[in-house]
Amino acid sequence: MTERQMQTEHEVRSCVASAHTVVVKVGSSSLTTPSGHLDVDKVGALVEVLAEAAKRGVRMVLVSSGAIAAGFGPLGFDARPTDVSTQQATASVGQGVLMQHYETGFARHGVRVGQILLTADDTMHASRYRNAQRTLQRLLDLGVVPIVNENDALATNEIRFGDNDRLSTLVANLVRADALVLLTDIDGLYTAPPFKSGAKRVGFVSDIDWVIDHISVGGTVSGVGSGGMVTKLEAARIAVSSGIPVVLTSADNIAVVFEGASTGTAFAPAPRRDSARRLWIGFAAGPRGTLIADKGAAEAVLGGKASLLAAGVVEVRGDFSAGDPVWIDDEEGNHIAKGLSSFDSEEMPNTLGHDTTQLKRLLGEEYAHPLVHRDNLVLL
Ligand SMILES: Nc1ncnc2c1ncn2[C@@H]1O[C@H](COP(=O)(O)OP(=O)(O)O)[C@@H](O)[C@H]1O
Ligand SMILES: N[C@@H](CCC(=O)OP(=O)(O)O)C(=O)O
Repeated sequence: MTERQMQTEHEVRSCVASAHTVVVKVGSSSLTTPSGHLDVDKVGALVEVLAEAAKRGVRMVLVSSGAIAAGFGPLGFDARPTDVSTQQATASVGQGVLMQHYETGFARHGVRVGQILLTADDTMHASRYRNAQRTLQRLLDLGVVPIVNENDALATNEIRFGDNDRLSTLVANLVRADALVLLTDIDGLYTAPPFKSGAKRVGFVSDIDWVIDHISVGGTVSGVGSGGMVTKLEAARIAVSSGIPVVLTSADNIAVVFEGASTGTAFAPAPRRDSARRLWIGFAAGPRGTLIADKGAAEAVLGGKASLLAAGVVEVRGDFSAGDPVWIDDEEGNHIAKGLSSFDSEEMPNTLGHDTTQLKRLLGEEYAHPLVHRDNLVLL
């Protein structure tokens, strides 16, 4: 199914329903009461469906928000805190409360859960990414349902994802999921923010870029969610570009998603899934520097088949080592690609502007290689 474009909505929905490995993301707005506190009945209802699927043998990862919602009541606050250190402390208390509900709920069905708290850094550095990947895979092999959240107790505004939508899509790549299900407080993507009159639910998206360009989406209105539909579409874009089908719907509909019913919005995946390394470069890696390509090199890179050669690079910015991710920018300052550098930044200036023959003569055989090889390069 992933080797060709999944044309029909039916095919996409069946693929999600029969997924062997699935990531389910549930937002704060689906786990809370109108006053923003954790709603244990909603947690319980979700667990019932997920535990049944896990017992049927589905390898399931749950990305759950709700730590702050679960923490501010026990700490005696009237509302969600807004300053960073109180949010961190609240999440630290609430994450334990949240996990306690999941632990007891899943245990009723004989299903074990494990907690994984990730920071953005864990997805940006190759070694930490592989480490998270190993742990998640092992948990799944052991039949455990990993429950993932951002490590809010330590995340600051500068480094946090904030919403869990993009985190869930990175987790879907980490575990090579067959499907991503985004659960929220609305039953799908609408043609406009749903409070606008005439907004209609979109049942199927075959071309997400068209949707991003033509459909008006807004932020959260619940006061408990973080990214609204903007980050959900961004998450869906990354997932489908990685070959992973997505269903976006309300948490109440989770059971019928697993039956392949036509609920919410289904997003068709791109025809071919890239290698794990290229997906990481494209969507997770945090660049440490920038190589500025001249017009010819930028065109060659954008053609999709060329490596970035020193002959076409006019400037190197930043301090990075061989193997680190870097931006490739054109001379107007636009990011055109991301890639893994073949050299340390300090080795590069002497190579710039020289072709392979000159590099061999001037610096030796070991410098006669592309600055970024096309296998390690992803267009944006
Ligand atoms: N075009 C749109 N279609 C659907 N929902 C939209 C759209 N634009 C904005 N939204 C808003 O996005 C909200 C869901 O995002 P959010 O509150 O962040 O949820 P979560 O906590 O599940 O991440 C919806 O309640 C809705 O008000
Ligand atoms: N990590 C935070 C959740 C952030 C958030 O609200 O995310 P989301 O509901 O997915 O938009 C928490 O657990 O409270």
